[in-house]
Amino acid sequence: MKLHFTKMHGAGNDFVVIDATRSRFAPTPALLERLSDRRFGVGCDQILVVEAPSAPDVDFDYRIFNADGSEVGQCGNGSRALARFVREHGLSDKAAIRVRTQTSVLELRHVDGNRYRVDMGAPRLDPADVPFDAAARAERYTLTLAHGEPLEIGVVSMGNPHAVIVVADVDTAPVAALGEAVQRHPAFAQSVNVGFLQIVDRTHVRLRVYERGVGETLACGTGACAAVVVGRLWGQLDERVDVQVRGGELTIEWSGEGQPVLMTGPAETVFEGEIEWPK
Ligand SMILES: N[C@H](CCC[C@H](N)C(=O)O)C(=O)O
Repeated sequence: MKLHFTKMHGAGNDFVVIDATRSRFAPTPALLERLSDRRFGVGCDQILVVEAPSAPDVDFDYRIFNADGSEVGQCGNGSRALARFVREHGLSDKAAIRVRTQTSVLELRHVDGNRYRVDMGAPRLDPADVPFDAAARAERYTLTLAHGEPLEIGVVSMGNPHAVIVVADVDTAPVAALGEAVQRHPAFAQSVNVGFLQIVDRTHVRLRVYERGVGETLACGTGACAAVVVGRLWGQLDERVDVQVRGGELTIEWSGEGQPVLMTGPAETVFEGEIEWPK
């Protein structure tokens, strides 16, 4: 059987997108591996599966699988790619579409050119919602790593778990080593995406993210949202922040607790393709 897919990216965070709006698509672990593997398959950070809505309050459902095959509840850059995919494939002519993931309902809209805006919903700050093992909610937590060294972090859920570490310079931050150490910490029962945030000034930051289920990506949309939320909770950022990531730039707006986080950024289609499956 030939499986058709669309290769896309949002600021370098790349995706294989499958249109399952007309027929059910339940990928096996072997197929997810073939789609994500950059040498033996197509290659991507996440696989996005677009489905017909399961309830009338949204236009589409959408499933998200990390490169390691784990299914997750949120993907910021993927949501922008989904908005572009729906437009380009004539699946909706609405100016704004609503989509449901495992954990969230989002509103996506085209801004101009290749830019799309997503209402990511309000951040979830209660540790139990992340999940993160903490006695009580705090703006700052101190994590004790394997060799006893303390690490100050912010913890936020955007519908997926994020730990944010403020660093002096993202270029020299130990992203892989520290990212893996935090992901392995028992306080994060479902692991975590680990953001390394460099605050340039109150409206500009630089960010690198070591993603759960992938490793470091060139951009992480929910990571950018989580980083700005933490930066604002720590009193160091204004309501609208430009976030420079390795693959481009995202703009994040958050007016404060209980309010939605708005993310604006690029989405690109790279090519259409198909693979034989089962091989
Ligand atoms: N790795 C994430 C999912 C993808 C998030 C990222 N690609 C984004 O743009 O938000 C997780 O396991 O929660």
